[in-house]
Amino acid sequence: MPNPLTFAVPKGRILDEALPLMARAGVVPEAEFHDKKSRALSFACEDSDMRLIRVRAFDVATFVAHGAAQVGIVGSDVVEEFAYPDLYAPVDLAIGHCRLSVAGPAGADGGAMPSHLRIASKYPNLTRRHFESLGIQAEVVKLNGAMELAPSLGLSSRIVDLVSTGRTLKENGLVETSTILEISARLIVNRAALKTDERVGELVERFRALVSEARVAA
Ligand SMILES: Nc1ncnc2c1ncn2[C@@H]1O[C@H](COP(=O)(O)OP(=O)(O)OP(=O)(O)O)[C@@H](O)[C@H]1O
Ligand SMILES: O=P(O)(O)OC[C@H]1O[C@H](OP(=O)(O)OP(=O)(O)O)[C@H](O)[C@@H]1O
Repeated sequence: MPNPLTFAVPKGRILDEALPLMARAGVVPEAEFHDKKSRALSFACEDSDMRLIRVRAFDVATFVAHGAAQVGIVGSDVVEEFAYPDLYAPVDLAIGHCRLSVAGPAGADGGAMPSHLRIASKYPNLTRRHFESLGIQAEVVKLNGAMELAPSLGLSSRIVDLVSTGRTLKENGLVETSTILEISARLIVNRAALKTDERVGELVERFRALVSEARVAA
C-alpha cells in the first residue's frame, strides 16, 4: 500500500464551501476535523488512502509546490502571487469568489499620476506587477491583515486587498479604485505527483466532473 495522499486545505472561509464539494469527490475527513477544540493539524479520511492537513491559505500552495502535499484547495490569488513552477491548478472550483483590488481614501486618484507609490498589501508580487504595468514603481509594505488601517495611519497611500462585499473598505473610509484580479478557489496539484501517482490524476478528474455537472445544472 503506498503512502496516503496528502490533501491540504486552508483553515478559514473557503473551507465551508469546499467541504461539500470534497465530500462529493469522496474526500471526507474524520469527525475530529470538525471539533473546534482539537489542536490536530492532520486528519485521517474515510478513504484510508488519503489524509487531510489544515494549514494557512498561503501555506497550502507551499506544501503542494514542494510535494509535501500532493493536492490542495486554494484561492487563485495565492496561486498567482507565488507562481510556483511545480504547482499546477487544473480545476476552477467556482467557489470562494472575491477580487483583488486597489483602494485608497476618497479622491486619492485625482491629479497627475505619480511615478512612485507606497502600497500596503499581503500580495507584494501581484501588487508590484500591477503597478509596473502602469509605469508606477510600487514600494510594498507587507502586512498580513487589517490593511485597511494603513492609509489613515500614514503607512501607505493605497492598499491592495481582497474585496468581497466591499463592507470592510466602506467601514474604514476607503474607496475601491480598480480591480487587479477576479478570484475563485482552485484545485491545485504537485506537477511531479500528477505524473507519478495515478491517484492524483483520478482526483483531478473527479473534481473536474463535479464542477462541470454543477455548471450544467445551473
Ligand atoms: N472576503 C474575502 N476575504 C478574504 N478571502 C476571501 C474572501 N472571499 C474569498 N476569499 C478567498 O479565501 C482565501 C482565504 O482562505 P481562508 O480564509 O480559508 O484562509 P486562511 O487560512 O484562514 O487565511 P489566513 O492565512 O489569511 O488566515 C483567500 O485567499 C481568497 O481566495
Ligand atoms: O469586502 P468584504 O466582504 O468586507 O471582505 C474583505 C475583507 O475580508 C478579508 O479579511 P479577513 O476577514 O479574511 O481578515 P484579515 O484582515 O485577517 O485578512 C479581506 O482582507 C478584507 O479585509
